[in-house]
Amino acid sequence: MAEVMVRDGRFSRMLADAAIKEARRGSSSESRIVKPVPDIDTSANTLQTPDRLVHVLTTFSSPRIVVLGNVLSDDECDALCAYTEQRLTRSPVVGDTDGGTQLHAHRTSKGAMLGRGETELIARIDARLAAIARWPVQNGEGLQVLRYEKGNEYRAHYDWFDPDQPGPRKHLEHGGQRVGTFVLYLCDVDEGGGTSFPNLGLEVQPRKGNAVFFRNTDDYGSPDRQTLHAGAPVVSGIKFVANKWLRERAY
Ligand SMILES: O=C(O)CCC(=O)C(=O)O
Ligand SMILES: [Fe+2]
Repeated sequence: MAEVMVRDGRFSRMLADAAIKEARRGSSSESRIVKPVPDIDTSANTLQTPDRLVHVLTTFSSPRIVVLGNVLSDDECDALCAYTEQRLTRSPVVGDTDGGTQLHAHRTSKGAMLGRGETELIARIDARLAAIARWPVQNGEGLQVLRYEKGNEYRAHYDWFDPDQPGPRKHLEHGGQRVGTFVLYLCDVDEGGGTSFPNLGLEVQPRKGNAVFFRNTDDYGSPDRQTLHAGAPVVSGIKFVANKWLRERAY
């Protein structure tokens, strides 16, 4: 339909896509319903999880972003890095057409996907993050550990799957949208390597044991374009992070 609108000459491509999206949303009463979302209680400057007192450092309202301290102990960070070090391979991205993964110059880190609850340590971290975001463990993907060396980066991207692209759409079939993201910092970085949000003028500096959480969708469960973010190039040192993506449904 967008093709016809554009060919017709009356609509730009962007306008045609936006009009179709709006019409789809309007025609389905379900998409108008405010959906439950992962969220963090930031009413105080600390947050008690079953096994650890986490610090609430900074909050941002729209999109919802929370910077947390003391999420992991130094020992937990070191153990997670050591556990994954041998399994790291070049990190892929999801292709737009077939949903398969491919290597891309925009993502130069190495990484490894861990199974949910794969070890006692990982199960403990999975449970802690679920408690922080008040979102079921079953809705979380396994942790993804990434290692960036000098010059490595992940250029601006979204974590949500684009429902309008055939490849990413396939990933929605199992577990639904990625409604939330945690980036856990597993080490300090000498210079560079921040997680930046270019549309917001915001950058979170990596600090061992800290984390940034953000919601990827709006109140209706639609992808939020303001969540554009990047792993800035590491200038010196090594950067280790673990991602935890929270899905809409059990995954
Ligand atoms: O490395 C970072 O700071 C962010 C990583 C990220 O956004 C991702 O892997 O999706
Ligand atoms: Fe990301």
